[in-house]
Amino acid sequence: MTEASKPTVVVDNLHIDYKTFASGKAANDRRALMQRQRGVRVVHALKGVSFVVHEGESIGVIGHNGSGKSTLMRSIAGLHTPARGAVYAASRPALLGVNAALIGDLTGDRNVMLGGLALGMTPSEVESRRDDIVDFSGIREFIDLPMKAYSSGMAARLRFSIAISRDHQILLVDEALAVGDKDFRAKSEQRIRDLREQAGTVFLVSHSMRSIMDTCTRVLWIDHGTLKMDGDPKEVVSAYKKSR
Ligand SMILES: Nc1ncnc2c1ncn2[C@@H]1O[C@H](COP(=O)(O)OP(=O)(O)OP(=O)(O)O)[C@@H](O)[C@H]1O
Repeated sequence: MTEASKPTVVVDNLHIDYKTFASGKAANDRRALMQRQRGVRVVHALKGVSFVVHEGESIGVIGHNGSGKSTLMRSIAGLHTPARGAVYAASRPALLGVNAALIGDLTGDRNVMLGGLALGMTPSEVESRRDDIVDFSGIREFIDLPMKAYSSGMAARLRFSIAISRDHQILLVDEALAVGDKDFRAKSEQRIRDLREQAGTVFLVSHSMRSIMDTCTRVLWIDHGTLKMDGDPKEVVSAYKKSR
């Protein structure tokens, strides 16, 4: 990254709360049962996270289960309203999560069209990229079957292939690589590096430290909703490993 590179995402003192209904039934001893609380419970998922990301950076996001990584990705994608603070993005970020909405009753092929349109491509753009998308996914022989007949790995490969078929200025990848096999992961990581070289910004949430080390130029460690460390992948990953 050079000093001249432009900021693409600014996260400023971001606080995200989830309000959820607790049944109070989780408590399993008598004392806890007496104290059980029904009603709305607020989960403070992010507590004042701040950082600036520039074009050409590839940001790994690591942290223990429930630390707030997916919440951070969804916030950058604009899917949460901050309780406090703000997120600024230079263009609309594209979020690629393992839950990206494709329709199980439709064939893989129809979902390529659906997913492409959802990413803002025109029907003719999707048509022209269809072959590349299907080739990248490596599931051509299953492409005319309904997606509900796919394994979770096959579905994830197709979702990833659709999402990366388009150049994004800001791409958020949430654990999508975890389900692919070794070859697919290598291919996907290469594609992420290519996107970054085209001055894009890529965020990669992963529990695989190898994927993070192979792909990222900088790593954010999220811990209990706060940014515990931000810096060089080697240093951050090594500090994170020591904490486990
Ligand atoms: N829809 C929701 N309603 C209530 N609480 C939520 C919701 N989604 C997440 N949380 C809570 O917010 C916190 C952060 O969750 P998040 O999914 O961002 O963590 P994560 O770091 O991505 O975890 P993982 O590595 O397990 O995917 C957790 O305490 C979680 O229980």
